[in-house]
Amino acid sequence: MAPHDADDRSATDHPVLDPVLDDLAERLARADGLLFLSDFDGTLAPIVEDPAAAAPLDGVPESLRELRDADRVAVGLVSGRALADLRERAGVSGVHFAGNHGLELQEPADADASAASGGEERPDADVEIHPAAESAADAIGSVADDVASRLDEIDGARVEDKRVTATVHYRGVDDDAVPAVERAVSEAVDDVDAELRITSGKKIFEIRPDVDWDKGAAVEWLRDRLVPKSENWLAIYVGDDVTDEDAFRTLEEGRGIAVGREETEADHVIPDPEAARALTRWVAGAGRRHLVGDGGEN
Ligand SMILES: O=P(O)(O)OC[C@H]1O[C@H](O[C@H]2O[C@H](CO)[C@@H](O)[C@H](O)[C@H]2O)[C@H](O)[C@@H](O)[C@@H]1O
Repeated sequence: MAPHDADDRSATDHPVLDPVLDDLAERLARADGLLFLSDFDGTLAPIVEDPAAAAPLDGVPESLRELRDADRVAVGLVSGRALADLRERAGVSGVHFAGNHGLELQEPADADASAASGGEERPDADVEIHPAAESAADAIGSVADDVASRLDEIDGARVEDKRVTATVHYRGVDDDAVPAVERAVSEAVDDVDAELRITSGKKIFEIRPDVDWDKGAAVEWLRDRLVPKSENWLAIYVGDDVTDEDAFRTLEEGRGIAVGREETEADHVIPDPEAARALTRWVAGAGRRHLVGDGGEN
């Protein structure tokens, strides 16, 4: 018999996921708990032209809430977006958030604070900001303004100022103008007296403080806080972009699931955000019931 029964598959309606679900079911059956981590854009939310229009696919917030409310399950969202933006868009509160590639981190409020609010709304704790990122915020702001003015004449370019990082979008720019965008970013960074670095992603250049901190470090931070030391929890991380590779590399015994990536260090590749939604739905339902001692399958 397959490690999970036929009903599990009907929850996904995505045969391409079958080998992934078999693997996860087998590992969940050996785990004391589940740490479910996911990227946002390109994973839970399809890529769109206007970054301000990105939204999770229907059903995703519900699955994340189901996971959040389950025993021995912890949930974290890890994104390049500013934390406040991510939190607003995600459609779920009371989970851990890592924004700006982990330079901003936020734990959910503790159970007492949640109970004090009647359990309806879950207020969140203060945002922790990497000290080097805090120090670089003014420089990032000046570079973002400088790049925006340098790109004034380039149709379709946008600058997203995320305070401790900035993203320069060229999805709407003609191919032959992209080198000019890259040059503008590089010159603006060179002109400022601060240690910054330029990274890339899907049709974006990002300006970040030059610190050794990325989504991989954020995953370690989350694992340290969320996984009880004496227990064996399965960490699952789902992500679509080059920045998610840092997270895949830190997973050790966990499972990395890449969305639509050709070259990846993840353990599995699934085609698109619709498949990520189906996977999340399965994990929130039949999947987590494979956990040791859940009283479901074990
Ligand atoms: O780590 P993520 O959650 O994947 O965030 C990475 C960047 O996502 C956003 O940009 C991407 O999505 C946009 C909307 O679909 C798209 O237009 C853009 O081309 C993508 O790169 C976001 O705007 C950035 O701030 C994030 O760093």
